[in-house]
Amino acid sequence: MREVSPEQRPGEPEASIRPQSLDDFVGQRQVCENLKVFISAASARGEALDHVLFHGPPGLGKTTLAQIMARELGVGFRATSGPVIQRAGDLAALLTNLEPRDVLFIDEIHRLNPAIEEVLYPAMEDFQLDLIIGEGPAARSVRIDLPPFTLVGATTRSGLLTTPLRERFGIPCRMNFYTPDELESIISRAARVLGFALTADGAAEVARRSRGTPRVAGRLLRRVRDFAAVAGKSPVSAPVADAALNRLEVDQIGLDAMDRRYLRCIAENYGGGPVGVETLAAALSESRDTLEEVVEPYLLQQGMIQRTPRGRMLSASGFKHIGLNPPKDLLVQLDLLAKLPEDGE
Ligand SMILES: Nc1ncnc2c1ncn2[C@@H]1O[C@H](COP(=O)(O)OP(=O)(O)OP(=O)(O)O)[C@@H](O)[C@H]1O
Ligand SMILES: [Mg+2]
Repeated sequence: MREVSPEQRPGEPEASIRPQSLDDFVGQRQVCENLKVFISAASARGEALDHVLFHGPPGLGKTTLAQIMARELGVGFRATSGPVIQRAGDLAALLTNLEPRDVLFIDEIHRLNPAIEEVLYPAMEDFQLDLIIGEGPAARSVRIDLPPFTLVGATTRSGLLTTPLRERFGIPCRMNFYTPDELESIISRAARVLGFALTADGAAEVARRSRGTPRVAGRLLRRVRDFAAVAGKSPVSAPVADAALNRLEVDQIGLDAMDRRYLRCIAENYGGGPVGVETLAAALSESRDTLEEVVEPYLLQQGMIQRTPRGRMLSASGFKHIGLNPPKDLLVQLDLLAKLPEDGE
């Protein structure tokens, strides 16, 4: 399985290639430009920034941007994640320990327990916490005032957020896949930080094959460096990078073994689809979440697959990519299905 979630701890080399300011942060232009405005306006007023929600596929820089925001606001940063907060008391402890204007980052916010979410609503809206103390007849409700703070939520699945929670974020930000040019500059900078020689065409080669994702770019860059070091090749040029990436089974457009297995499964087992995601997950022995959060977004963006009301379908370019000819009636079917409203999600 592809590494999806491991967050980098400080001290790991990963930390050093993380951009530290909005100006260092390459890509997500619109999100960054808007944040700059909101951050300077909030700072000028001396107020906490409105709550921010980052959503988009894994590894696009949600956590990184949250840290940068706290730094640009000049406030403290506390991080936690949805599934970690088990009891209302855990959340209360976090919130009451914040300094005014601090950033509280909740990763995987779609996995917050619904009872905790209820506690979060008044905290977000009025900076107040309503807690029940004690049990049975002795139970009483107390209201605690909180310092004004900024909640930054991150999720790979904004569709799973409840509407009341989603609506309490004043600044929703959608993260998009990076362009090859953006990834190339991220990769060149990372190579400089890691202290090894990478030519411009070497960086472009890694960029083109990084699935539009900085985290993938960082991981591939390290492996390319390993192959090059063992082979005694420096600087790392496009042919050197190409050889290493082929060894890693990353193909010309950046799809990996898992992606190709997914495409082949739809083509060979289900005649190109439509096939439901649960069925695919079972056939591939992967979790549905991994398919929906990690595998499919990039394949959709590349036009390799389509989501239709009756399930996933391989497109003509999906068939071509795995060296098969699309069935004759495929285009007609895709066209018809695309006209129906999508269900599910
Ligand atoms: N714009 C960028 N420029 C340079 N490096 C970046 C950028 N965005 C992300 N990265 C790097 O990519 C890696 C993943 O970023 P990050 O952890 O912020 O992603 P994420 O969106 O929070 O992922 P997840 O959804 O899995 O939590 C980090 O190592 C970070 O340094
Ligand atoms: Mg993250």
